[in-house]
Order: sequence, then structure tokens, then C-alpha cells
Amino acid sequence: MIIGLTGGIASGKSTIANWFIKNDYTVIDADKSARKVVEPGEEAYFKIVDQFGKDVIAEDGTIDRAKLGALIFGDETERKKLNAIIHPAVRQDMLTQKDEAIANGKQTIILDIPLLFESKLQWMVDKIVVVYVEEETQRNRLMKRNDYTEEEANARISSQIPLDEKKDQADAVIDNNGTVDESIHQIKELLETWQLKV
Ligand SMILES: CC(C)(COP(=O)(O)OP(=O)(O)OC[C@H]1O[C@@H](n2cnc3c(N)ncnc32)[C@H](O)[C@@H]1O)[C@@H](O)C(=O)NCCC(=O)NCCS
Ligand SMILES: Nc1ncnc2c1ncn2[C@@H]1O[C@H](COP(=O)(O)OP(=O)(O)OP(=O)(O)O)[C@@H](O)[C@H]1O
Repeated sequence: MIIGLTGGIASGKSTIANWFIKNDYTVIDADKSARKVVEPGEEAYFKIVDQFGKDVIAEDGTIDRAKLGALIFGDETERKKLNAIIHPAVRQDMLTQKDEAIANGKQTIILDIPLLFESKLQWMVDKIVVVYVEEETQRNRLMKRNDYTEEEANARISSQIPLDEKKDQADAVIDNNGTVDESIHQIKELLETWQLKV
């Protein structure tokens, strides 16, 4: 079964995904693919420099993620331009990894895709799990993790579909407002219900 693991920025997807990885499940991570496809020399790298200028190149030649983030979060037009460059490459990379996992006999494959709903990728998965937190908790965790100001956190949160809306479209919801242990308990219940084998 192909599971789409989604949620919002800092809602706890990686925390849940790490539990799956520790328990030998196959997890394919869209954020990781998004980093890989913009490495120097990749097609998307050149397109980004063409589109956003040389200012977004860091001293070591890689894309300066903080600079690019400052340009696109809070500006929908710029964000759409970046998405149009990166998303097709990310999708292709994830599909390749998924096919490899299937060829290797994996029973359950978890696609960790933050923008599953925004990018309308429901077709890629059999079931959707949303990692949910209330917006205040999300903002606080994001500010703490990334050392963002409230304004920086809000720009990122408001560039995504609200978690309340995503929750309503999920096949299952992990409520991550409580402790990590409480969330893990919910995953274990889900594994039982859906009979998910490694
Ligand atoms: C703008 C970039 C360079 C900022 O990098 P940074 O290291 O600060 O953030 P990181 O990549 O770790 O993303 C953190 C989270 O931000 C959110 N996010 C990232 N990109 C976007 C976007 N285009 N729209 C809405 N939310 C986004 C996601 O929840 C993601 O998990 C980077 O996020 C990026 O390249 N974004 C475009 C690609 C993309 O959409 N990635 C998300 C999954 S495919
Ligand atoms: N149940 C929890 N209790 C307290 N802190 C938590 C909990 N779950 C996650 N966190 C913390 O909140 C932050 C965000 O979690 P995590 O990195 O897993 O989110 P994410 O959804 O993967 O984020 P992103 O989309 O930005 O990659 C991290 O600092 C993490 O340690």
C-alpha cells in the first residue's frame, strides 16, 4: 500500500516519518528530493538561477535556501515560479524511488509529501495520513525549531492550505498536539487497522 504522509510545515511529519524509518518501513521524502534536484549542475539549479538571479547562489555554489525562502514565502507569484521549476523534478524523483521500492518487494511505502494537497498529488497514493496540530502549536514549534520570528513563521504557514482543511480530507489523522509518544501510539493503532507490513 502507498501511504501519503502529509500535514503542514512543522506539524510533525518528520517526527512520524522517523518512527517509520526506525521500524524498517520505506519512507520517501519530498523535502529530500527537493534538495537533491537543485544541487549544482542539475537542470532545476540552472532554471532557478535564471529565474531568481545570481544573488540566490551561496559562496559554495549551492542555492542559498534562506535567501530563496525569503523571496518566495509571502509572495505567491514568486512561489508559483519556483514550484513550477522544482515540483516536476521532485515528482519524477519520488516516482523513481517508489518504483524501486516496489521492485524490491516492499509492502508499504510511505511518501512524505508536505504539499500533497496543494500540488494535487492524491493520485500518487492509496491512503492519506495527515499529521495535525493546532495552528498556535504549529507556529510555536516552527519558530522554535527554525529560530524564526512570528512574521517569518506566519509567511510559511499561510503559504499552505490550512491544516483544518487538510484534516477533513484525510483517511486518517495523527493528532500531534500531545506528546510524541501519544502520536506514536496512534501510528501503531493505524498499522493494526490497515494491516501495514514492512
Ligand atoms: C524555498 C526553499 C529553498 C526554502 O528552503 P528551507 O531549507 O528553508 O526549507 P525546507 O526545504 O526544509 O522546507 C521546509 C518546509 O517548508 C514548506 N515549503 C517548502 N516549499 C514550499 C512551497 N513552495 N510552498 C509552501 N510550503 C513550502 C514545507 O512544509 C517544507 O516541509 C525550499 O523550501 C524549496 O526549495 N521549496 C520549493 C520546493 C518545495 O515545494 N518543497 C516542498 C516539498 S516538494
Ligand atoms: N509531539 C510533539 N511534541 C513536541 N514537539 C514536537 C512534537 N512533534 C514534533 N515536535 C517538534 O516540532 C518541530 C516540527 O516537527 P517536524 O520537524 O517533525 O515537522 P515537519 O512536519 O516534518 O516539518 P517540515 O514540514 O518543516 O519539515 C520539531 O522541532 C520537532 O522536534
